[in-house]
Amino acid sequence: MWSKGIYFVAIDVNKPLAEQGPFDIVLHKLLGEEWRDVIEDFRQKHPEVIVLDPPDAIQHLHNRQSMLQDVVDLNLSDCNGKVGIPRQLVITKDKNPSTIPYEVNKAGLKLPLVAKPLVVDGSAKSHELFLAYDEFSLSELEPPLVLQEFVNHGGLLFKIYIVGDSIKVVRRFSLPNISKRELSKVSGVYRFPRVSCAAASADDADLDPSIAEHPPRPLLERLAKELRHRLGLRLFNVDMIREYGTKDVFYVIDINYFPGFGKMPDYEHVFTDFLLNLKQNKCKKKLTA
Ligand SMILES: O=P(O)(O)O[C@@H]1[C@@H](O)[C@H](OP(=O)(O)O)[C@@H](OP(=O)(O)O)[C@@H](O)[C@H]1OP(=O)(O)O
Ligand SMILES: Nc1ncnc2c1ncn2[C@@H]1O[C@H](COP(=O)(O)OP(=O)(O)O)[C@@H](O)[C@H]1O
Ligand SMILES: [Mg+2]
Ligand SMILES: [Mg+2]
Repeated sequence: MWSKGIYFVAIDVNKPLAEQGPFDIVLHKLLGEEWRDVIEDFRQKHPEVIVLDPPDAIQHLHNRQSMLQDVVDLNLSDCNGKVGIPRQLVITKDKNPSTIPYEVNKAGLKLPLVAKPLVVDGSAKSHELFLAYDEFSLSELEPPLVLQEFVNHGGLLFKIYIVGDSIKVVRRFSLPNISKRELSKVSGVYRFPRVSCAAASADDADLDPSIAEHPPRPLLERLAKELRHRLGLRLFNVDMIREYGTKDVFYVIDINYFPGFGKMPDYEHVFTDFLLNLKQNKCKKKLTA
């Protein structure tokens, strides 16, 4: 990066940000109110510095309900496919877990369900997910939760990495389909591991094309453009699944802020170009101002 004139300087969070630098860009992935105040105060005093990304926009992805809200309102029907989110129900912290079966029935959610912690804060706990085969055993879980209908997707997931205008798609192994027969024979809730982490790459696997074919490029372009705008973010990835048996019905199930881009193909060039473009666009704006 330095050969392109890009120098990374580690921020000392124990020192005032204004006494460090000067910076063209502040790139961060720290959480919490205190850090948020530091960054917001810095942005007010240094509007010339690009903050990647604004803390309020990042905060939006730290709740599994608000995270997907912007996808619900998307209308991509003229882009070679359909993108939605699975039907889901939020169980707030104040809810008594014994009421969950009633709430699930009232909402008409179809089993099996994926139970996810509502809050995503980078902790291992926020990645503790459960598969529920019957609603009664859901009362064993601890709110706040989001309960999402499990969508069969052939055991394959698409991770769509967004870095500014760049879009890179990788395939990851995921949870296998759950048949009606299995659903009728199994009951209970089962915690499952991080099945689609980096180690679960399926890019070189020999898979049924109807499952493994990448989503259409026009759909990805439009989805990325809409989400960049609605989320107000430039660095994120989207976990998307194709409904098993369909060609172009997709569901977004997770959006992650600034994930480990090291697992993204060609990330060095993508990231370098992204940072250089940011700087160049800033200079252009200054010239035309
Ligand atoms: O939530 P996922 O889909 O497993 O993606 C993770 C996630 O973004 C994770 O961030 P956090 O939720 O722990 O804050 C990333 O961890 P790092 O930022 O420490 O790398 C993982 O990299 C993401 O996995 P992936 O890059 O495969 O999407
Ligand atoms: N609604 C769903 N239908 C089918 N599989 C799902 C669903 N939600 C999650 N999964 C599976 O669980 C994995 C983790 O869920 P995700 O929402 O991405 O949580 P995390 O933030 O921990 O990655 C997904 O990568 C996918 O394999
Ligand atoms: Mg995920
Ligand atoms: Mg996630």
